[in-house]
Formats: sequence, structure tokens, C-alpha cells
Amino acid sequence: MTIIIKTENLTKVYNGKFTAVNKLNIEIEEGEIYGLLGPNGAGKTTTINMLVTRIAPTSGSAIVAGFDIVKNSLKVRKVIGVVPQDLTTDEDLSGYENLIMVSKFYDVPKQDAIERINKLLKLVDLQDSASKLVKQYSGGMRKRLELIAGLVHDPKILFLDEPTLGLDVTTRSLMWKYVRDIQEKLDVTIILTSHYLEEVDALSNRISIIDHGKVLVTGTSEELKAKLKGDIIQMTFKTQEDAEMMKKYPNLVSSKDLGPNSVRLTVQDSDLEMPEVISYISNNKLSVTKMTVQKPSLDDVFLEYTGKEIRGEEAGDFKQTMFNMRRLRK
Ligand SMILES: Nc1ncnc2c1ncn2[C@@H]1O[C@H](COP(=O)(O)OP(=O)(O)OP(=O)(O)O)[C@@H](O)[C@H]1O
Repeated sequence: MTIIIKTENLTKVYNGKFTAVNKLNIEIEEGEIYGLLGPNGAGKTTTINMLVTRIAPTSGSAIVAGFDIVKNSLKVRKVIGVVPQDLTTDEDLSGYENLIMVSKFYDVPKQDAIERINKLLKLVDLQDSASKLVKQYSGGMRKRLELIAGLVHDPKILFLDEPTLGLDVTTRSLMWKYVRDIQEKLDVTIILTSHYLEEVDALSNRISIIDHGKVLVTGTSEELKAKLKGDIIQMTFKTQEDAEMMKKYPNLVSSKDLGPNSVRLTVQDSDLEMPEVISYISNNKLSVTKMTVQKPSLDDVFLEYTGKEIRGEEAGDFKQTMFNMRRLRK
């Protein structure tokens, strides 16, 4: 395992008083897709801006592909690609012309550039639209073009800032396929920031959750979910008395009120616990109108570590089982 990015106590203080990134220590492995997750203002963009040498750290250091971000910033810039949140391609040029322009900016020799561009266009299925003007592209095509524009100079590391912001759900998941293909076929390390939890979950080999400029936890999605130790059962009853009675169920890790007549229970393992829960409901003649069982999602992990909720547009992350109480009573 080779570490391609390493930060040591990386710190950014704005205007001499506001610490946006606070002694941040991260290690990113070569070839991985690494997701940086955090609530608004957590310090993600500031961290990325320091790593791509856009802004200088106040203290601490970082090595990117063997180069110090302060002492060797020009060398860092040659080995990284950056795909910012905002669109950068020129609408009045074709996709191909845009990529040629980028290759000139990076001094890529002409023949190498042509070969590389053709390969990249093919990789994201844009080869047939390469000569069209960008203003004729759909939102998804434009994002794909932006993605490969960051790869024309063959960087070792690609920084992707919110790669699917503003795309619909279907186009977004198609984009994930292209990001995965790029990581596999071009052997590039990808650093991803996104506020779509399901995106970070689907793409990243490892995730760091950051808040107040510090790493709170790092691991694979499964490792992070496993840290929560428990599954969640949400129930709504006909009366508040029944909901209160349910909170007395003996095998709980924790319980929480969820509004009128509703509770959220955490149990060690819902698969093992459900028969007991159902017996308890039946023995105590509780009247349940709705029950949902869910394995911990990245949402729950995020909530646990940051105390805040972050929500993508769709919560497709968790296994969910609905129990109809009429069936339970049979
Ligand atoms: N140039 C600046 N001058 C002063 N404060 C700044 C500057 N840039 C960012 N900040 C502050 O630093 C903190 C971290 O900002 P940053 O943009 O890095 O967070 P973020 O995690 O990327 O948030 P978001 O998801 O909202 O983009 C915020 O409180 C922000 O207001």
C-alpha cells in the first residue's frame, strides 16, 4: 500500500482568527476513491483548496504524490487534475475543442493529446458527440466532459468536487459508473467531496467524516456502519401508552421518542431480535399501526458523529422492511 496524499496537522486560519481546518491528519492510498464528507462549513473545500495548492496552509504540511504543497506547488499542479463544482468548459466550442484547449494549457504534446482525448471521450461515451457544440450537450454529457477535462494531462490524482450536483437521480448513477471506470482503467486516485451520502457510499473505498476542520472518523462504509452497533426499529402505535410500553422492551440498546405515538428503538441485531419484539407486542396487546426495520445507513453514521443530519435527495441506502400489523396478528 502506497500513501499518495498525507497531511500532518494541516491547518488553515482565515483572517488570523477563524480556524477552518484544524490540525487535519489524513492519509490517502494510491488507487483508492476517497470520500470527504462533512456538513456545510466543515472545512472540505478549504482542505481541497490547500491540497490542490489554490490556497496556502497557515501551518502544518501535506505531501501530494511525493511533493510538498508549499515548497513544490508547481510540481503538485502537474500531477493532479481538478474537476470543480462549477462548469468550466466553453459552451461555444465543441467537446473536442475544449479538450484540445486543456491539453495546450498543460503543454501536452499534440500527438499524445489526440490519443489521450480519443481514449477519454470513449471512456465516457462521448466519442459520437465530440464535434457538437457544448451548448447542445445535456447536463449529464456536460458533466462527463468536465470529468475528462480534468484528466487530459494524465494526472495521478483527480479531485472531484460534487461531481453530480444538479443532475437527476438516473443521470447521477450513470455518472458513478463512469467515475468507477475511470478509477479502474486509468489507475488514478480519486478524492471526492459530495453532499449526497449515497454517492459517497456508492463510490468511495474509504470515507472520512470531517467537522470543524477535524477528522471525526475514517473507514470503509461498512466499517463506519458497523461502529454504530445496532439496527433501528421505528414503530407507530395507536396510543402513546402503547409507545411508552414498547420503550420498556428489555433488550434495547437505546430508545428515542419520534413524535406522537412513535418510537425509534435500537437493537443489537434486528434479524435475531424481531421474533422477540413481535412476542412482546402480542403479549402486551400493543396496537401497532406501522413498523419499519432498518440497518444503519451512512445517514445514521453521519448523524452520530456530527450531530447533524445530511440528506441526499433519495434515501436508497438502507434495507427497509415494512411490517403490516394485520399480518402480524394472524
Ligand atoms: N476565504 C474565507 N475567509 C473567511 N472564512 C472562510 C473563507 N473560506 C471559507 N471560510 C469559512 O471556513 C469554514 C469552512 O469552509 P469550507 O468552504 O472549507 O467548508 P465546506 O465543508 O467546504 O462547506 P460547504 O459544504 O458549505 O462548501 C466556513 O465556516 C467558511 O465560512
